[in-house]
Amino acid sequence: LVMPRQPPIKTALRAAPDMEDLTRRVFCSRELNMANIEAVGFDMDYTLAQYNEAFDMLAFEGAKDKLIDMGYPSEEIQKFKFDPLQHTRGLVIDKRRGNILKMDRHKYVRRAYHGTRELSRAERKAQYILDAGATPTFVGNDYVNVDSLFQLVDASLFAQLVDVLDEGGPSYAQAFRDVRHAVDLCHQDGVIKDQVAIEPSKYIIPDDNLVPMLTQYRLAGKKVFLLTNSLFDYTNVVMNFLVGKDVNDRAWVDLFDVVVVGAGKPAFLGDGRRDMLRVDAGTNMGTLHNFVGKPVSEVGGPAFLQREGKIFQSGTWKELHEMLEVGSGSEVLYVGDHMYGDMIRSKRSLGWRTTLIVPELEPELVLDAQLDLPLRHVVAEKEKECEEAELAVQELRLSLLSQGLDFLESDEREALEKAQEESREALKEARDALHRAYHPHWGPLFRSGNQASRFAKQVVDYSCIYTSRASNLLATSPSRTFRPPSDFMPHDDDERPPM
Ligand SMILES: Nc1nc2c(ncn2[C@@H]2O[C@H](COP(=O)(O)O)[C@@H](O)[C@H]2O)c(=O)[nH]1
Ligand SMILES: [Mg+2]
Repeated sequence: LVMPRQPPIKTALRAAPDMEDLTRRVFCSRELNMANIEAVGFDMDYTLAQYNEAFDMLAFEGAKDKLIDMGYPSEEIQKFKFDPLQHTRGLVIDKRRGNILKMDRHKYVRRAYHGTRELSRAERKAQYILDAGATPTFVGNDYVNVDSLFQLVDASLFAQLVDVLDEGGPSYAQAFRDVRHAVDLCHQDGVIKDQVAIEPSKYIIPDDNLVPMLTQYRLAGKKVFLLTNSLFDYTNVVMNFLVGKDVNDRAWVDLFDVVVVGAGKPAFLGDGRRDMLRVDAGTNMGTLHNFVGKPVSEVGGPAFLQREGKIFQSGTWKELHEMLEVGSGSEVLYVGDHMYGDMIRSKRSLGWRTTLIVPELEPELVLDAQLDLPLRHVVAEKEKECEEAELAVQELRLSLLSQGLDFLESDEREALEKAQEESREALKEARDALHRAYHPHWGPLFRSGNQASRFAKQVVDYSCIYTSRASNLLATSPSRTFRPPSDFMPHDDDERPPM
């Protein structure tokens, strides 16, 4: 058996074109009857629009310049490199300690890095097992969840900056604030968006199935809306590129019944007062017209849209529900990528049905399939050997007990315990090899050892269905019922037929 030294993540898909059917599947974690859905909404960035590494580099390099302007040492910062494989979604940044963590679904820290150095098991335990043996809750100001692919840039800059600050400088928490500020500015001052506007094809991955996918919902009688935090000018650039039209065309607007740009999620999904503005798309920049004082309900949903146009900025879900004429959140299906801003808030506050877009699923599913035979079977074999070694020790203990003899005095004990220790070590090595085959630092996105990862738990808890690309929905009927596999308990028998 040859253990892969480098994870085949990037090449996995190219090497396995026959896996396309597998990687484009839509998975269900909560039953969803599409017949009950009146309106289907889409987030734009990292949902309809997938970006490549060149896009991340705009934010990364732009933020490096800003950190140098803030006074961080130029010589060190210039050396920072962006490696898209260095971090993954679902990790948690511990700002105070300068660490990045991967947890299982019980919030037990399974892997941790201080900056770019992996912490040993002992270091991890010293920092993340409290005196009474409990684990911290990981809520509060010290922690940041990597909930979107945009944040991989923050994680990478922070990790490399922590290495520099270990030699002295401001606190890790201050460094995180500065990284956040630098990246935040890049999203606002044109460092990223001006470049995308000049040459969208350099940064956005085209997808021919998007337009038919959006159209099928309209044809099935559902309202379709776009709800994005991007402002109109940038939305216009990205959407025109995705529908294959010139930037002045705006044919993309016809794909939607309502468009909300600059939505300001998650606040849009809350109950605070936020005025909604109508956007006049007559200009590329989208001139804003205030329609405060003219509630949609008073002027009559769809009639209002016809008369006033259908592109809006800001506001809240209340105006959106009225324009879409939906009676309850359960009639809305929202497709997004941000774990908190798109999934958790919309489900918790409004009861929206949700679809999470997880591009990372594609390489992960290929690896699941490719690694199925060799590495996973080695792990299963080592688990069995470990169990047998433990059983042998226990049998000796019970046998001596029944004879009234002392286990600790027994000659056989040492040999059996040595075998037990060796089998545990072999199992650990096999599990580590499987882990590294998925990702050199963090292992599989959806698993942490034998447990579901914290990310996997969030996927199951907050997304009704999930898939690698929004356009995969084209292959599913707009009236189908998605049904999850049956839940099982550890005591359920694998062989038992479903009830
Ligand atoms: N001001 C900031 N904007 C950010 C940051 N990270 C991402 N973004 C922008 O948000 C929208 C995402 O839109 P959506 O379609 O996913 O709702 C996009 O315009 C990003 O540029 C940030 O750190 N600061
Ligand atoms: Mg998004």
